[in-house]
Amino acid sequence: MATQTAEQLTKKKCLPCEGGVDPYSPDEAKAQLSNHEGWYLTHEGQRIRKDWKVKNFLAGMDFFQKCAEVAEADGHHPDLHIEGYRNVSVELWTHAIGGLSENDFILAAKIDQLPIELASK
Ligand SMILES: C[C@H](O)[C@H](O)[C@H]1CNC2=NC(N)=NC(=O)C2=N1
Repeated sequence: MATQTAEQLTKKKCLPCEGGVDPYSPDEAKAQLSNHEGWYLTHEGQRIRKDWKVKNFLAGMDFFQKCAEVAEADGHHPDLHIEGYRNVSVELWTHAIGGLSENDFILAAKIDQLPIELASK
C-alpha cells in the first residue's frame, strides 16, 4: 500500500465504513504515519493518537468543537480526551473494522489543519 501525503488526504472525504475492508497492518500504519507529524500508534497498532497541551481549558473545548465539526462533515468520529484540564488528545480508529482505515488518516490530516491555541510552556 503506497503512503499518501497529508495534502492528498485533506482533499478526500471519509467513506462510510461498515466493515469488509482489511485494517492497515502495523507496518502499513507506521509507513503512513511518517506523513502525520506527532501522531503515534496505540492499542498494538490498531489506533492512532496525538497529544497537545493547550493554553487553557476553553482552548481545549474550542479545539474539540472544531474536531467535532470536521468529524460530522465527514461522518467519521474521533475519541476526544482531556486530562489535567489542558492536555488534550485525539484518538482515531475505525470501529467497524477494529483497526485503522484510510478514514482515520484523512481525519488526522484534517484535524492537523485546525487552529489550536497551544500552551506557551
Ligand atoms: C455509516 C457510518 O459511516 C458509520 O456509522 C461510522 C460513523 N462514525 C464512525 N467513526 C469511527 N471512528 N469509526 C466508525 O466505524 C464509524 N462509523
